[in-house]
Amino acid sequence: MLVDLIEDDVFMGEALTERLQLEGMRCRWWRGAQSALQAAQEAGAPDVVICDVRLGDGDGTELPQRLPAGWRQVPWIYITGFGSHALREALLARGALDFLTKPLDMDRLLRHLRALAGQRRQDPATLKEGAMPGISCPLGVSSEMRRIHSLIQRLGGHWQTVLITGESGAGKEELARCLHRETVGPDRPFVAVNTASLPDSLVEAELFGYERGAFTGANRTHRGLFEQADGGTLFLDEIGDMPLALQARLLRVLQDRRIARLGGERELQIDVRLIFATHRRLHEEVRAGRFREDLYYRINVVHLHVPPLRERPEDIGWLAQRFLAQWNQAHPGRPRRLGPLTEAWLSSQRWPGNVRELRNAIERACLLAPEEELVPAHFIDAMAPAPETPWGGEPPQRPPTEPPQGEVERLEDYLRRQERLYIEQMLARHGWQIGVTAESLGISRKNLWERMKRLGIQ
Ligand SMILES: Nc1ncnc2c1ncn2[C@@H]1O[C@H](COP(=O)(O)OP(=O)(O)OP(=O)(O)O)[C@@H](O)[C@H]1O
Repeated sequence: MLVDLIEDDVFMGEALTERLQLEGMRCRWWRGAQSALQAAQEAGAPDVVICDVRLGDGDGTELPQRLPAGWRQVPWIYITGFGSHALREALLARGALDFLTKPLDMDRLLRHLRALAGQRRQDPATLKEGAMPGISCPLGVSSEMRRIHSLIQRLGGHWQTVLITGESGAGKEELARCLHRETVGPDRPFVAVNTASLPDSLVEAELFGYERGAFTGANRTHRGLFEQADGGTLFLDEIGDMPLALQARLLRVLQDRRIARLGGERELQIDVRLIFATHRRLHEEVRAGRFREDLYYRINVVHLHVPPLRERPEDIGWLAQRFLAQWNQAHPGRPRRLGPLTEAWLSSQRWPGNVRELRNAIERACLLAPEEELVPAHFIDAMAPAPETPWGGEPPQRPPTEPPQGEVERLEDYLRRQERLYIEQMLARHGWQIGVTAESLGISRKNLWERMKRLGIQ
């Protein structure tokens, strides 16, 4: 991966070059606009350019138009100490991959670079079909998803119970369907139920079924979900939220593989594979007394964890192209395209709502974009704030409620820290939309921008 850095600040240039080299990238550092232009005439194009906006001898935003044709497809990331919202929007609309203000968010920059590096390693033809050469994985192209898929293949038909964990929207049900399809068979029943979405009074009747007259309103015999899944798979979602009484009943089913309908005397033998899913950390639920320990051990025989999307950025472009292809198929008159720059930009985002959020964002962008080509600007307004997550995401920080112990902070520093924290929380709550956030804080947009700049909020 070859990175060209155009930066006139010596400290920044040295630090960035060193860091990128430590990350295993090759870095050419041009110290101004003129030297970059001259080098471009002589040297080949890099894989990505990182460019300061204000250079001592020129305007970084004008450089892309002045470079040779071979450089036109190169992704361009701007960094600046003097960012304005309008400039950011203008550069993104012109196709820049990102616009980062100093002090630099190194993680974000590296996420872009890694996503680009990952993209270079992928074969674009196979990427569109959703598979790597020789490794057909319907779940993604990342090593994590391929590892999970190869585990499924090793399980074959020899499993009875599987536990799938992962953040909401990460693809637990998608994985369950794949497991069923590939090991039980696509022609066998797959029945999915979200136990948390059913009222407590109904959940047993839905799962186990009931005989006519079992309770008021039971006018006919009803086959429950266990029976409907007989010969196939029952997917029980949100198992961590299941009432304790139902957990006890489930444990008995797991042991005996028999069920009885409510109001029924006969026990029915069932042949059902069970997949349990939860976004909670079940061992913590056990510790808190909300989940039965015996059931936990019983269902935790094979455990598959779906990592959040931000931990497998290679999948983002692949999934995005997949959703786009589905959209184009459903709307033949309005084809949409996703260029490599936008794909790389999507790959650098955190996607707190995971694959579900990505899918919604693609569909929304397809609907709203006036042009064929989707660009980052079509996605920005729809990005959701990060939710609290038990899987090591980034829960919003809360202001401390205890008086500080030990060293005492200067009041000015404390207030600055709290102000920053509060503004960040409000920005996150409103999806980083400046206008709405400013209104909710009772200040003008300009005032909010000034505060964000002063506090170093990007
Ligand atoms: N590997 C994938 N390929 C294609 N689509 C996917 C993939 N993973 C997830 N999706 C899509 O993303 C959306 C969310 O996935 P899914 O319902 O499987 O997530 P989940 O983890 O079960 O979410 P929840 O915990 O909220 O029920 C669905 O529309 C699903 O089809």
